[in-house]
Amino acid sequence: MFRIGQGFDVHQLVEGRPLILGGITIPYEKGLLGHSDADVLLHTIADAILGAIGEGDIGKHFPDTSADFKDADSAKLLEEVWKLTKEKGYVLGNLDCTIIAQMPKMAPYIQQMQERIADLLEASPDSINVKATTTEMLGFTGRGEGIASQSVVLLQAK
Ligand SMILES: Nc1ccn([C@@H]2O[C@H](COP(=O)(O)O)[C@@H](O)[C@H]2O)c(=O)n1
Ligand SMILES: C[C@@]1(CO)OP(=O)(O)OP(=O)(O)OC[C@H]1O
Repeated sequence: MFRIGQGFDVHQLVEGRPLILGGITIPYEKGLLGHSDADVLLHTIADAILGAIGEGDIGKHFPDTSADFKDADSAKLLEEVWKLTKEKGYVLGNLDCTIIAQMPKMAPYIQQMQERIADLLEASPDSINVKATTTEMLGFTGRGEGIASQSVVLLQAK
Protein backbone atom coordinates (compact mmCIF):
# COMPACT_ATOMS: atom_id res chain seq x y z
CA MET A 1 0.00 0.00 0.00
CA PHE A 2 1.26 3.47 -0.91
CA ARG A 3 0.58 6.67 1.07
CA ILE A 4 1.22 10.19 -0.25
CA GLY A 5 1.66 13.35 1.83
CA GLN A 6 2.40 17.01 1.20
CA GLY A 7 3.71 19.86 3.33
CA PHE A 8 3.80 23.63 2.96
CA ASP A 9 5.39 26.20 5.29
CA VAL A 10 6.63 29.80 5.38
CA HIS A 11 9.06 31.58 7.71
CA GLN A 12 10.06 35.22 7.85
CA LEU A 13 13.61 36.32 6.95
CA VAL A 14 15.17 38.61 9.57
CA GLU A 15 18.58 39.98 10.46
CA GLY A 16 20.54 38.38 13.29
CA ARG A 17 19.57 34.75 12.67
CA PRO A 18 21.54 32.03 10.83
CA LEU A 19 19.91 30.67 7.66
CA ILE A 20 19.34 26.95 8.27
CA LEU A 21 17.72 25.05 5.41
CA GLY A 22 17.62 21.34 4.81
CA GLY A 23 19.66 20.78 7.96
CA ILE A 24 22.64 22.84 6.76
CA THR A 25 23.71 26.42 7.42
CA ILE A 26 23.78 28.64 4.33
CA PRO A 27 25.85 31.84 4.37
CA TYR A 28 23.46 34.80 4.03
CA GLU A 29 22.86 38.21 5.61
CA LYS A 30 19.52 37.08 7.13
CA GLY A 31 18.04 33.96 8.66
CA LEU A 32 14.61 32.50 9.29
CA LEU A 33 12.57 33.46 12.36
CA GLY A 34 10.67 30.82 14.33
CA HIS A 35 10.14 29.17 17.67
CA SER A 36 12.58 26.49 16.47
CA ASP A 37 15.58 27.03 14.18
CA ALA A 38 12.86 27.71 11.55
CA ASP A 39 14.24 25.26 8.97
CA VAL A 40 11.30 25.72 6.65
CA LEU A 41 12.43 22.93 4.30
CA LEU A 42 12.68 20.30 7.06
CA HIS A 43 9.32 21.47 8.43
CA THR A 44 7.62 20.74 5.11
CA ILE A 45 9.28 17.33 4.94
CA ALA A 46 8.06 16.51 8.46
CA ASP A 47 4.55 17.73 7.57
CA ALA A 48 4.50 15.72 4.33
CA ILE A 49 5.51 12.55 6.18
CA LEU A 50 3.06 13.16 9.04
CA GLY A 51 0.32 13.72 6.46
CA ALA A 52 1.18 10.49 4.67
CA ILE A 53 0.99 8.45 7.88
CA GLY A 54 -2.19 10.20 9.08
CA GLU A 55 -0.52 11.79 12.12
CA GLY A 56 -1.54 15.43 11.76
CA ASP A 57 1.24 17.99 11.52
CA ILE A 58 4.47 19.23 13.08
CA GLY A 59 2.64 21.65 15.41
CA LYS A 60 0.62 18.77 16.88
CA HIS A 61 3.77 16.81 17.75
CA PHE A 62 6.06 19.73 18.63
CA PRO A 63 3.87 22.68 19.74
CA ASP A 64 5.31 26.17 19.37
CA THR A 65 3.78 26.95 22.79
CA SER A 66 6.16 24.47 24.47
CA ALA A 67 9.49 25.64 25.88
CA ASP A 68 10.81 22.16 24.97
CA PHE A 69 10.93 23.20 21.31
CA LYS A 70 12.31 26.74 21.74
CA ASP A 71 15.29 26.98 19.36
CA ALA A 72 14.79 23.29 18.53
CA ASP A 73 17.02 21.69 15.92
CA SER A 74 14.52 20.78 13.20
CA ALA A 75 16.76 17.88 12.16
CA LYS A 76 16.03 16.29 15.55
CA LEU A 77 12.28 16.87 15.06
CA LEU A 78 12.45 15.21 11.64
CA GLU A 79 14.34 12.26 13.13
CA GLU A 80 11.49 11.85 15.66
CA VAL A 81 8.94 11.94 12.83
CA TRP A 82 10.90 9.33 10.90
CA LYS A 83 11.12 7.08 13.99
CA LEU A 84 7.31 7.19 14.28
CA THR A 85 7.00 6.48 10.54
CA LYS A 86 9.20 3.38 10.84
CA GLU A 87 7.26 2.20 13.91
CA LYS A 88 4.08 2.42 11.83
CA GLY A 89 5.73 0.15 9.24
CA TYR A 90 6.50 2.46 6.34
CA VAL A 91 9.54 2.80 4.09
CA LEU A 92 10.38 5.84 1.95
CA GLY A 93 9.51 5.71 -1.73
CA ASN A 94 10.69 9.16 -2.73
CA LEU A 95 10.63 12.75 -1.55
CA ASP A 96 10.43 15.85 -3.73
CA CYS A 97 10.87 19.34 -2.25
CA THR A 98 10.80 22.92 -3.51
CA ILE A 99 12.32 25.94 -1.77
CA ILE A 100 10.67 29.21 -2.83
CA ALA A 101 13.19 32.00 -2.29
CA GLN A 102 14.32 35.03 -4.26
CA MET A 103 17.68 34.95 -2.48
CA PRO A 104 20.12 33.46 -1.72
CA LYS A 105 20.98 31.21 -4.66
CA MET A 106 20.37 27.67 -3.43
CA ALA A 107 21.98 25.77 -6.31
CA PRO A 108 25.44 25.49 -4.68
CA TYR A 109 23.89 23.89 -1.56
CA ILE A 110 21.30 21.54 -3.04
CA GLN A 111 23.46 18.41 -3.06
CA GLN A 112 24.56 18.94 0.53
CA MET A 113 20.91 19.39 1.59
CA GLN A 114 19.88 16.21 -0.24
CA GLU A 115 22.65 14.23 1.45
CA ARG A 116 21.72 15.59 4.88
CA ILE A 117 18.02 14.81 4.38
CA ALA A 118 18.88 11.31 3.10
CA ASP A 119 20.94 10.81 6.25
CA LEU A 120 18.07 11.93 8.51
CA LEU A 121 15.59 9.65 6.72
CA GLU A 122 18.07 6.73 6.43
CA ALA A 123 17.44 6.82 2.69
CA SER A 124 19.49 6.71 -0.46
CA PRO A 125 20.28 10.24 -1.74
CA ASP A 126 18.75 9.31 -5.11
CA SER A 127 15.31 9.05 -3.46
CA ILE A 128 15.53 12.69 -2.31
CA ASN A 129 15.12 15.65 -4.68
CA VAL A 130 15.45 19.28 -3.60
CA LYS A 131 14.94 22.17 -5.99
CA ALA A 132 14.54 25.92 -5.73
CA THR A 133 12.61 28.61 -7.51
CA THR A 134 12.24 32.35 -7.24
CA THR A 135 8.85 34.04 -7.62
CA GLU A 136 10.30 36.45 -10.19
CA MET A 137 10.47 39.24 -7.57
CA LEU A 138 6.73 38.93 -6.89
CA GLY A 139 5.04 38.68 -3.49
CA PHE A 140 6.63 38.26 -0.04
CA THR A 141 9.20 35.76 -1.26
CA GLY A 142 10.04 37.98 -4.22
CA ARG A 143 10.61 40.93 -1.86
CA GLY A 144 12.90 38.76 0.28
CA GLU A 145 10.62 38.99 3.32
CA GLY A 146 10.46 35.25 3.79
CA ILE A 147 11.14 31.81 2.39
CA ALA A 148 8.47 29.23 1.61
CA SER A 149 8.82 25.53 0.91
CA GLN A 150 6.69 22.65 -0.17
CA SER A 151 7.35 18.91 -0.14
CA VAL A 152 5.65 15.79 -1.43
CA VAL A 153 6.48 12.32 -0.14
CA LEU A 154 5.54 8.81 -1.17
CA LEU A 155 5.71 6.08 1.48
CA GLN A 156 5.19 2.36 1.07
CA ALA A 157 3.85 -0.01 3.75
CA LYS A 158 6.34 -2.82 4.44
N1 LIG B 1 16.77 30.81 -4.56
C1 LIG B 1 16.96 30.16 -5.72
C2 LIG B 1 16.05 30.23 -6.75
C3 LIG B 1 16.32 29.58 -7.92
N2 LIG B 1 17.45 28.86 -8.06
C4 LIG B 1 17.79 28.20 -9.34
O1 LIG B 1 17.57 29.08 -10.42
C5 LIG B 1 16.70 28.50 -11.38
C6 LIG B 1 15.83 29.54 -12.04
O2 LIG B 1 14.93 30.09 -11.07
P1 LIG B 1 13.56 30.73 -11.57
O3 LIG B 1 12.82 31.15 -10.35
O4 LIG B 1 13.95 31.86 -12.43
O5 LIG B 1 12.83 29.66 -12.32
C7 LIG B 1 15.93 27.44 -10.64
O6 LIG B 1 15.48 26.41 -11.47
C8 LIG B 1 16.97 26.95 -9.64
O7 LIG B 1 17.81 26.01 -10.25
C9 LIG B 1 18.34 28.80 -7.03
O8 LIG B 1 19.40 28.15 -7.12
N3 LIG B 1 18.09 29.46 -5.87
C1 LIG C 1 8.62 23.73 14.80
C2 LIG C 1 7.77 24.54 15.73
C3 LIG C 1 8.08 24.10 17.17
O1 LIG C 1 9.31 24.62 17.61
O2 LIG C 1 7.99 25.94 15.72
P1 LIG C 1 8.32 26.96 14.53
O3 LIG C 1 9.79 27.06 14.34
O4 LIG C 1 7.66 28.27 14.84
O5 LIG C 1 7.76 26.36 13.16
P2 LIG C 1 6.27 26.34 12.56
O6 LIG C 1 6.40 25.71 11.20
O7 LIG C 1 5.66 27.70 12.60
O8 LIG C 1 5.40 25.41 13.50
C4 LIG C 1 5.84 24.19 14.04
C5 LIG C 1 6.25 24.43 15.48
O9 LIG C 1 5.56 23.57 16.28
